[in-house]
Amino acid sequence: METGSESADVNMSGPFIGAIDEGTTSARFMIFRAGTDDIVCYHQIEVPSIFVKEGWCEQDPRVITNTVNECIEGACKKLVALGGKVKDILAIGITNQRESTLIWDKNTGEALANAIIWLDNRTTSTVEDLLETIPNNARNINYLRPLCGLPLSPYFSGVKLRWLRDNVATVKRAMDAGDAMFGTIDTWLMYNLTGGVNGGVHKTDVTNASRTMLMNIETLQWDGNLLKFFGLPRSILPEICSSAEHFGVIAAGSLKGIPITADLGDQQAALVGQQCLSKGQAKATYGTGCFLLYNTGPSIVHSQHGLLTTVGYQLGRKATPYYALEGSVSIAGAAFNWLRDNIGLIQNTGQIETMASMVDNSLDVYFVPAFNGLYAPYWNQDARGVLCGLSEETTSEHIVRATLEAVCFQVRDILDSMHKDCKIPLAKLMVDGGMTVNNLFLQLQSDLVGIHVLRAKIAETTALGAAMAAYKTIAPQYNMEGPLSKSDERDVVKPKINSTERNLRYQKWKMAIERSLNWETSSLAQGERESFDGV
Ligand SMILES: Nc1ncnc2c1ncn2[C@@H]1O[C@H](COP(=O)(O)OP(=O)(O)O)[C@@H](O)[C@H]1O
Ligand SMILES: O=P(O)(O)OC[C@H](O)CO
Repeated sequence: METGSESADVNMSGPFIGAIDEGTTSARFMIFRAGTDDIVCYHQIEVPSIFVKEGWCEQDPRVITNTVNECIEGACKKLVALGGKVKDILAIGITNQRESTLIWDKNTGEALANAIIWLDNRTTSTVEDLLETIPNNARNINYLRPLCGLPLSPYFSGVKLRWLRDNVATVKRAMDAGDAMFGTIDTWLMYNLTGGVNGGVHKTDVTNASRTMLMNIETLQWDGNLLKFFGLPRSILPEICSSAEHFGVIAAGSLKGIPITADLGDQQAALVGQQCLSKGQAKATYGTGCFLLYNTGPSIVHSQHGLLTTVGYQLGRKATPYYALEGSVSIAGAAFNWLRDNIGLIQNTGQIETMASMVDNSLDVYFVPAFNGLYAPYWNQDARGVLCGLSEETTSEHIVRATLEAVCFQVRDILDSMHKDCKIPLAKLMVDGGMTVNNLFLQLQSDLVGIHVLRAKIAETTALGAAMAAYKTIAPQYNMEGPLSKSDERDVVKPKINSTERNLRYQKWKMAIERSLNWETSSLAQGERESFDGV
């Protein structure tokens, strides 16, 4: 599927900044008027995921690069058709789905396996094995947190890389021979865009590196102790750069000669695009998953309540790095893809709001879409989805509404943790991402958390953040906190229910969570299952 729209603006003179946004479900190339949130044109194409087995999720590395190239060419063509000039694109930024892991051969430039996508759960047993190696039989998922800010989980790249080394013979051979190159999606794209095997750069930025479990969160360098823990060689790793600097020059196609001057993980890019550039500001992006980032300024806050410590951005080699506390939810909008593709309860996402609005409430139905375990704040890889509170009166509409509420409750879980870690309750939450076109959803989010919800002016804050950082590199005088458009007005949604009702609903949610946790391990043991079968 291809989509793209053009600005009706008649003034087509530059300068422009381009942004590649390679997300989990689609890639897009967007052209902005430099220093503003004005989208001149864009081209977007879906990227298929490959579900090899239960819990596995892969993407074809060549499909990713080809799709991004098609998006670039498509958007450039639209720019020219509108009367603009490609040479007026001064620079481009890259932003990407994070943690997804790629490994390729440096002699051929070809991938040695499909990309393992961030929500892939095949590495559950790798995590179990790694837990066994922790001294004193501690089996503590937080063992590495002081070094990298993250708990041991199938989510992160280091665990996926270890799985590739243990399970794919060509990967192990290439690693041992010093022929392997590792990268998250940004690194793979940058390598290919700057020439691949003919001189392509091997680089990443601090935000993407902070999701690997291999970077030290204080020094912002690869850490020998972490590499030793995961049994991975240093030779495979890209150079860690800041998020805004000169990374390389595009080698071919319409953008040939244009520099890449920014690289950020997509959630961090959205933090920048939402202008949450001061300590205490937070945003939530609702796409495939939902990711809430709270800017903690230059200080590292180690969460005591299940959040991640991550790099927010570092806008230049010499700039101070800003950190963030992150609450990650793996299944948000993806729950609707599941209702559509697996259950057939909806036919398209356009129906969600209509259906959920047909009922006044979810009739006590609670849905925990823990398809691949639960991320923050539970970090329970054995959790599985549960749908509870069903009765004879339950209809599809109640289930659709309960699915929207599930995302809202998960955000409440995270905000409660943030409140405990940072002590200051958030007064307002900036929101963006595919789900935020849904007005009822925003009302439910505001109701179920008891907070003002402010919708971003443009949905594409992720690409915007990458474009802003790319512009900052070439125009250091650019004030990233200044106005991005003529009017900065946002939609504000305020709570309509009282705290008693809110808290009662949340208690029920917690009961549903209890039923979901440890489902994998709490299922019948093999012996019990056999005797049950024999009854
Ligand atoms: N009206 C809607 N209501 C609820 N969810 C929606 C709606 N429209 C799209 N979505 C969900 O939003 C997600 C896509 O958002 P997007 O920000 O493009 O995702 P990503 O960046 O992860 O690729 C999909 O999972 C889809 O189910
Ligand atoms: O592609 P998105 O927008 O779902 O974002 C994915 C995240 O970066 C995963 O950590």
